Amino acid sequence: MAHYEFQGSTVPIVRFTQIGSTNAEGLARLQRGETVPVWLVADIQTAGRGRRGRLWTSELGNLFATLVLPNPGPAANLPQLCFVAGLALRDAVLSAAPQLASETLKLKWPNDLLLDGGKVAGILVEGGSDAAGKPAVVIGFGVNCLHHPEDLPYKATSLEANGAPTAPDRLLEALDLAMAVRLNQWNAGAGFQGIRSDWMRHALGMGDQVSVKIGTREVVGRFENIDARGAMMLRRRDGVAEIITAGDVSLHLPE
Ligand SMILES: O=C(O)CCCC[C@@H]1SC[C@@H]2NC(=O)N[C@@H]21
Repeated sequence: MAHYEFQGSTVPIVRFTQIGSTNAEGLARLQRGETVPVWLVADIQTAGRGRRGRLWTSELGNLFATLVLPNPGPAANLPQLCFVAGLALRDAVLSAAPQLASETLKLKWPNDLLLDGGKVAGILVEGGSDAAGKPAVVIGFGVNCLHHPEDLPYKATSLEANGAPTAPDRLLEALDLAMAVRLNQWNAGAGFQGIRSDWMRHALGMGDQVSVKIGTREVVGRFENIDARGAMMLRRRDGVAEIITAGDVSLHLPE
């Protein structure tokens, strides 16, 4: 059951006590003709979606929020929104939990937020189209405020576990403001250079030798850059540049 409310920002918030997935709901709303941005926020998701078709465990106490953007900008620039969202989420966590040291919060390509080396939040940007067939996106944020899964192949953590207990609503308020600021900076792609350099300043492994697993293949090289489409540029030891656009990438930094 949803109800509407406005919280000072121009973007309305639609709240659900329980829903399958706020991203799926956002894509459905776009198809039904949503024409203005809206936040969809749930206390619990029963079918929370992670990247690459994975389930995102969604228990009460964490933040599950999707920003629906009906007309975000030219289709070619939309992959850049991963970086806009990552930076905004990092800004928002620091604003809502100011006791955290800035350098402990890192962005991991393409769009995880790590806190002291553990994944504290994930972002899922999904492209869709509006009722007229124009490109649109939903940007889903899952933030481990209170809980984090223990049974993952990588380290996960929560704000609570790092001495920064934060209510999901407080974080949403900060995220709403931070997204507005970063979307303005991005300016439908015209401001991507600034977004890219801000993102790289906080990225894990930037300029370092990393090894990246893509399925069964492993590429080792220096993490040099991200390009305008958001691809990762690795310089292999033999001098060849590898452009990594997708896949199940996990970064391994030297110990
Ligand atoms: O795999 C990841 O790292 C991305 C996780 C994204 C989860 C969020 S929770 C809110 C929104 N609704 C979903 O179904 N998924 C995203």
